[in-house]
Parts: sequence; C-alpha cells; structure tokens
Amino acid sequence: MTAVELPGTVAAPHPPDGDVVLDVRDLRMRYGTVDVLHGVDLTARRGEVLALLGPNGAGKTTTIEILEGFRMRSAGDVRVLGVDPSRGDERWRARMGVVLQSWRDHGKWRVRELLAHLGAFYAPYSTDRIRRPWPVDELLDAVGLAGNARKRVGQLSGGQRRRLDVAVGIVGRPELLFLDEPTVGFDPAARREFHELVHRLADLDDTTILLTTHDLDEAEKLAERILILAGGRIIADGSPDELSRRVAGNAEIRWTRDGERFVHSAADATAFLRDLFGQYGDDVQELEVRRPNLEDAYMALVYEQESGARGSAAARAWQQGRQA
Ligand SMILES: Nc1ncnc2c1ncn2[C@@H]1O[C@H](COP(=O)(O)OP(=O)(O)OP(=O)(O)O)[C@@H](O)[C@H]1O
Repeated sequence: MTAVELPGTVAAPHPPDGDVVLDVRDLRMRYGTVDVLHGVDLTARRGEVLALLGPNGAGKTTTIEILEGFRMRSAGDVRVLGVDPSRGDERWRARMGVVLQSWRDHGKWRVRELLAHLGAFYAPYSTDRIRRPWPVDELLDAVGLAGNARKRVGQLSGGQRRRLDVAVGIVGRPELLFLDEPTVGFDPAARREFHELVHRLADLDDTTILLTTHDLDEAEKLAERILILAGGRIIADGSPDELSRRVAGNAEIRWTRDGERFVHSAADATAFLRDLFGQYGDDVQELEVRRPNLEDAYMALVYEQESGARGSAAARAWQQGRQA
C-alpha cells in the first residue's frame, strides 16, 4: 500500500529499512513555556558515527535524552532501533549504550567487579550475532583500564573515571551508542586511544554512534557525518568536507620572501600560487595554504542562524510595536 500524505499532515511514514537505526521526524521539546527543540529531523544508519554539534543550551543533551528514553518529548515521531523510546522495554534498552555527562556514584566498587556486575545484566540479551556482555578483561584492555582493574572507582583520576564511564556504556556491546561529551578530562594519549576505540566499534562491530562534543577537531576526526543543532533545528547535516565546502570561504596563503612575511586571502588558491611562483619562483619560502575547515564552517553556519534569528526577532518586535 502506498502511503498518501493528506493536506495538513507532516509526519512521513518510517522506512521499513533494517539499516536505519535512528529515525527522527519533527521532534519538539518544550520545558515549561520555553521551546527548546522546534522540529528536529535526523536519521542514522548502522555503523555510522555522527557528531551532534551546537552552542551551549542548543538542546543536544535534551535530544539525546529523548532518544535514550530518559526524557519524554513534547511532540514528534521518533524511532530508535525501530522502537518509540517512550515505549522501549528492557530488551530494547539492552541494545543501547549510554555515556552521560554526569558522574554516577559507584565510588566503593572496584573497577573489575563493577563491570562484571553490570555486564551480567546483558547476558540474557545475548544473540548469535552479538555475544553479550563484552568479556571484562577484553573490555578493560579496550578502554585502557587494565592497570586499574582492582582500584576502587572513587580512587580513579578524572580521566580514568571517564574511561570507566565509556566501559560502562559499552559493556553490553550496544548496537547504538550515545556519547555525551565523552572525552572531557582526557589527556591527549587517552583521547587518541578513545578515537581508536570509536573507530573499532563502528568498523568492526557496526555500532552506530551519536556523540556530542564541543571539540570540532575531535568531531572532524571521529564523525563521518556532522549535525549542527541551532535555533532548535538541525541547520546542517553532512560530512566535515561537505560542510566546509558549503561555506566556501577564501583560502589563506602565507609565505616569506627575502625574510619578509606575506599573507594573502584568495578564492582560487591554485591560480594565485601559479602567479606567485611564476613571478618569484625559488624566492618563495615557508609556504602554507589554509583552507576553511569544520571550525570555520561551524562558526559561519551558527552565526548565520543566530543573526537570522536576531533579525526575525527584531522584525517581530518592530511589527508588534507598530500594532500597539
Ligand atoms: N530539566 C529542564 N528543565 C528546564 N529547562 C531545561 C531542562 N533541561 C535543559 N533545559 C534547558 O533546555 C535548553 C537546552 O539544554 P541542553 O542541556 O539540552 O543543551 P545542550 O545543547 O546539551 O547544552 P551544553 O552544550 O551546554 O551541554 C537550555 O536552555 C536548558 O537550560
């Protein structure tokens, strides 16, 4: 049967595609009288890594908490692993992993025992394809906590504690993993190891990962798709390269000649360099070409959204003033 869209209806039917892990249409959230999400649309497929970016207070945590089933949405159509999160049961929950921003209080437990204990909850949900839970020693190795297995949780450093949070999130071998600012407090080596772990989960285990971060460099390294949430909507959805190209700014070219420094901004860097070398040849030294990156794209898109919102708020205020 073909679905017919009636005038006035918005929600399209969810596609019967086993590969679609997240399917969100027109998600809305209101706290009291304040609308935070105005109609968020997003989809994710099996094995995709998505980074959800946006300014403070944009609604990233709210969105993730709704998808996890922790928070009830105000409106919209949401399917997570084919299920409406407000109706998810234990079997559904066992297929998801969550690493929240806040710490849980497991202070007196020892690391190894805690993971073994939590892992036991997942054993009944083991399948032929996915053996649950993740064996504790392998898991400790994977998150870089093997040397701290006997420590009490309360004795861990901030970064070690965050690694434990990640271990708790993945002990059930989730098909879908939510990571809310996962690397806050990580030193550079821990951050790199964590990035390898994320690639391993996505590539080898086909885990779909939705993460939030304010570290755009991390987003660029980890995610094949970037979603920018601003003004209560997803204002951009694409690969880091696609987003950078969308706000195609000029390339910045730096060089020195006879000990003097030069900086030039050019729309067509290749043509400019051809001319530069044609004119000065070997005298051009210490050449650097910097193209717009994800950070430039993010700043431009969020600025555009915010100045548009300020513009329309001013227009509304002006209109109301005229009507008063
Ligand atoms: N329980 C709540 N009750 C009322 N308002 C809330 C509640 N939780 C969040 N908010 C508000 O909703 C908005 C979105 O918050 P949220 O934590 O989802 O944003 P975020 O994008 O995750 O921010 P950050 O980057 O700072 O972590 C904020 O204005 C926040 O104050």
